[in-house]
Amino acid sequence: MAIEQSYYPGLDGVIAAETDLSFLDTEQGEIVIHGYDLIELSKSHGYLDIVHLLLQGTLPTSTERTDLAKRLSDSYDVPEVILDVFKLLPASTHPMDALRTGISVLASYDHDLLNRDPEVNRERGYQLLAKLPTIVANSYRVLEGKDVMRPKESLSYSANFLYMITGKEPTELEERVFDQSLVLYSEHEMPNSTFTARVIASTLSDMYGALTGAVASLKGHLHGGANEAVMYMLLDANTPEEFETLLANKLKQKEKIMGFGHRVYMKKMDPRAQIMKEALAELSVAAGDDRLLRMCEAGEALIAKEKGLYPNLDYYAAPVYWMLGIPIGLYTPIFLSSRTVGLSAHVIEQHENNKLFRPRVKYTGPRHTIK
Ligand SMILES: CC(=O)SCCNC(=O)CCNC(=O)[C@H](O)C(C)(C)COP(=O)(O)OP(=O)(O)OC[C@H]1O[C@@H](n2cnc3c(N)ncnc32)[C@H](O)[C@@H]1OP(=O)(O)O
Ligand SMILES: O=C([O-])CC(=O)C(=O)O
Repeated sequence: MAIEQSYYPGLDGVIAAETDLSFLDTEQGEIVIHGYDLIELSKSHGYLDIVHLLLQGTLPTSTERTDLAKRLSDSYDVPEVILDVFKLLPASTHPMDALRTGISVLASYDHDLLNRDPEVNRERGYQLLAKLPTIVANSYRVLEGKDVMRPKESLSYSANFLYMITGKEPTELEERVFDQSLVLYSEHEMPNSTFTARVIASTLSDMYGALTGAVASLKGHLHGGANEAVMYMLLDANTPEEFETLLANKLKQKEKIMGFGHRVYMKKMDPRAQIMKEALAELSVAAGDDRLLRMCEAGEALIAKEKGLYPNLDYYAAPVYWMLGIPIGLYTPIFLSSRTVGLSAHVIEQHENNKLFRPRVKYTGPRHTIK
């Protein structure tokens, strides 16, 4: 086939890899995660179950779940040097950049860095999952000049993550909603960040390199960075009416509205967004304050009417994180932290059945003859 004929801008619709990890089945309306629908999983299983599913291939038994929780909590602590590096960074550093730096530092502490064996890679995945909450929470704390927060091993994985961020133990509702957000963010087939990680891994580079690349990819506003952008947009208005006016003005100026649209679900609501919308409603009832929910609903209706576009996960995850008391700068690092399970599983899969990614171009430059 001629190269021009097989050019799809943005690789739209192109199959880039074979995987048994996940698949967006748009015909059946399912986000398939190693055989199970993510939406169903998010209603019945916690984040650690998804970790087991993606790294071991099965949902855990209750003993396996307990063992996994212990395996992770035993490794929550991070090399002190990571916290020292954060102290050296300018306070204006975005936590996503601090996270990228933290993952790079972790690579220096892996004494088997050249080993690509699946079991060794899997252990790296577990180590990253254990340590990223400590890194994410403390990147923000240190940059803000606050004390380092040590993990509390008596809490569940998600409760401890939230505790280290906010400094207080979450309620049962807060813990459940946060855990559910981690489930929803855990894996999503072949987004830009996962593709980035697989491209890097395909040179036989290591998992840390693949993950730092994924952090850079996820930070962008067209991808994971949208959750922070959504929250800043919501804070620019006070009422549903003001939010509608703000969005209408953005549309007039041909601006993209953060939290809307998706490469795969462009003309439908991202099913994960509906789950976070329901979580926002629950948090609103508990707080006796539904202002953010009403603003989001007004925005959703306006963008559907004006553009025929629907919310993606970031649109409703942002106000949920706000109501959980999470600083905005940590929204995308939390997304990355949750996605670490999916990214690790993709790197393992890439290393197990590798083919170097090296596409071609449609050349549009000149051709000259040297006289
Ligand atoms: C969890 C996640 O990472 S989900 C993604 C989070 N990102 C965002 O929320 C950012 C806002 N959304 C977007 O920019 C896009 O919808 C993307 C990047 C997610 C998908 O983009 P693509 O598949 O490349 O589609 P593209 O950007 O070309 O959009 C197609 C059309 O819809 C319009 N469109 C898509 N999303 C939006 C939006 N959020 N606001 C306004 N218009 C939009 C585009 O302007 C374009 O219109 P045109 O054909 O008239 O030029
Ligand atoms: O699938 C995508 O392109 C982006 C996304 O929703 C995700 O990474 O969760």
